[in-house]
Amino acid sequence: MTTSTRPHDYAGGPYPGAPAAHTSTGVAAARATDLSKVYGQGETQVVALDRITVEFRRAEFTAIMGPSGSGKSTLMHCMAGLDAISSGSARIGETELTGLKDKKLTQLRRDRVGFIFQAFNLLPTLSALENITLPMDIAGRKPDKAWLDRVIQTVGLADRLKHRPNQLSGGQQQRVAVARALASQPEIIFGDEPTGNLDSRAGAEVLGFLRNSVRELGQTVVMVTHDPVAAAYADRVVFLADGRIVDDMAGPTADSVLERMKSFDAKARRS
Ligand SMILES: Nc1ncnc2c1ncn2[C@@H]1O[C@H](COP(=O)(O)OP(=O)(O)OP(=O)(O)O)[C@@H](O)[C@H]1O
Repeated sequence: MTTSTRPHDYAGGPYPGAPAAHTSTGVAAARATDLSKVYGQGETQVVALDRITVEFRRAEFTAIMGPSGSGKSTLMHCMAGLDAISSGSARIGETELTGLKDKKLTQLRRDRVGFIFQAFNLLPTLSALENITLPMDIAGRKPDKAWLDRVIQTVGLADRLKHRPNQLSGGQQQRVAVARALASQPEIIFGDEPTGNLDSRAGAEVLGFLRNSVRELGQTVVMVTHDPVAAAYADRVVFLADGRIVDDMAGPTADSVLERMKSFDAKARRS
């Protein structure tokens, strides 16, 4: 048990039992280079992302913040291969997403990327365990038993595995979704406001588990959030405004994030 209020004070080092994909090779888990995304044409054209260059390092927890409409979800969707980019480059590991055929892109999302959404997206008729292993079942892959046990322990679900989603609290359901994302050992997990539907206690629980998955399992997590308290669980916060990266903060605290957001608001009001 740590007494630190900053969950990112981990000293680093090896992650016992972490899969090979998570050990540092110097290649970022994901990288955008000069990435632009333009929606529409002519008068209705919106530049959602404007030449973004950013790297998400392995075994690091990054929060993406910024005002509404600043491009957070678009960046995440482009990096996760859910949305095509207009120009530049988006890579998962060493794989360039642009130009991948639909089938390859589907495979990449299924095998190499994990997702956690605001709505938990669990299947109501399946047990917690069945929900956790579903993506691998669909892909015809056998879960690594030792890894699965470890993930289940990490998210604290060992005594809830036979429960169906409606027999679980919101926080527990989102922990199932976190375990589902972790189970297949993806190279990177993207979360779109994963605690947006949870009360603060359940949200803290889920964020703690995400934090643990980075610290103890060597997972890479990128999470969009509006909440400075949630962002403080991350190692780093990338701030967007008008489709550009305007700041990059290491070792965030809720207070430092809030201060930074206020300074952006003040700047936006002046301009
Ligand atoms: N499918 C689309 N068609 C046209 N414009 C879009 C589309 N999706 C997003 N946009 C625009 O792109 C910009 C960035 O949107 P995005 O959803 O990425 O912002 P965000 O920072 O995630 O916002 P929020 O915090 O409100 O979710 C916005 O101006 C938005 O209106």
